[in-house]
Amino acid sequence: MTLKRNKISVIGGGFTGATTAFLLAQKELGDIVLVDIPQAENPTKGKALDMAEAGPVQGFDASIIGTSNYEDTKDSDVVIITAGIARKPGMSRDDLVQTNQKVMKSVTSEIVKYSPNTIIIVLTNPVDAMTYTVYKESGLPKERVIGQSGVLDTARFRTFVAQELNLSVKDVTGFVLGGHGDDMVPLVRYSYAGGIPLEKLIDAARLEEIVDRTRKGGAEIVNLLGNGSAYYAPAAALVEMAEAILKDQKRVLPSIAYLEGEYGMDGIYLGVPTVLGAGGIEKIIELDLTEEEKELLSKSADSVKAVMNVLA
Ligand SMILES: NC(=O)C1=CN([C@@H]2O[C@H](COP(=O)(O)OP(=O)(O)OC[C@H]3O[C@@H](n4cnc5c(N)ncnc54)[C@H](O)[C@@H]3O)[C@@H](O)[C@H]2O)C=CC1
Ligand SMILES: O=C([O-])CC(=O)C(=O)O
Repeated sequence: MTLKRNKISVIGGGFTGATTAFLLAQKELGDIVLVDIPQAENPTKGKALDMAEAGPVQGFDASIIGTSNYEDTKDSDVVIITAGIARKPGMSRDDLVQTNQKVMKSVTSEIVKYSPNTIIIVLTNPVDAMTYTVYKESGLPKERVIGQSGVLDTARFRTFVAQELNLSVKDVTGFVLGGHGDDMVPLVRYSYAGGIPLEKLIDAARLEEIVDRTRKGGAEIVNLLGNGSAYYAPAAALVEMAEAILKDQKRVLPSIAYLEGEYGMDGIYLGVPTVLGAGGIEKIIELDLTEEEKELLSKSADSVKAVMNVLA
């Protein structure tokens, strides 16, 4: 019997792309192809070689190559898109839309040319609209084009709650719905520490402050870094999603999914709870929301639609 190794391509070899490639290799999730534009080919090859040379020390077996040639991505099981520009202090994610839409179109046609059966995970911002662009451009079924926001936003919420209560992050679970913007909807009602509802452990006013910090979590890092945006936690989020798919884990994770009637929305990519497995998004989990939560979700969806309206 021949064992087939997974092949994962990461498009964009910048901060998030390179960090993702390294985490994928450390977890031995497959062989990795890191792709960037021709001008960046040597640095991309250099990063890939440098990562491969960490293998003997860290004890992982993974081939990692850097390239600008999409032929090298042929037959990828999963493709992760991080290509494009990132925001700087003073910018919103939506300011990236025009440039990054062009990048999405060009990379997607190359991806599907060589891997027509792949599953694509999109990170590039503004991520809800960019996932929609990749879906349209790829012609892939909706369950095979997925965006990343909720795992990261929830991870931020969990970090802040664990710090507040001086508890292990492992015991804190969270739940964030909606678009990846300042009006995302962290659902405190569905968030726990060791199975205990957070509302029993933290007073309402403090919880609201934590929710607000979560909503602005991306900007907090942008302002601290000064010249780019977060990459360690975003890469970790991508790897958790890719692992769920590659190992058919049936994880319940928030994903940016194409909605056709779910949550009363139609024709829009938005963050919702999903089951991730070998088929990509195998299920969208629908929950009863309170009137207030519905209103917040609808406001968040309106912000995503406003960005979709400027798509060319
Ligand atoms: N959805 C989310 O939660 C998050 C989204 N992001 C987004 O991810 C994107 C990447 O961020 P970083 O890696 O920090 O940026 P970066 O600037 O470090 O890397 C981007 C890379 O993309 C490459 N690139 C540009 N056009 C390309 C093309 N046509 N083909 C292949 N490669 C191309 C660039 O040469 C660069 O190496 C940004 O749009 C950022 O806003 C970042 C963090 C979280
Ligand atoms: O804030 C940004 O521009 C990058 C991002 O999406 C995040 O870190 O949540």
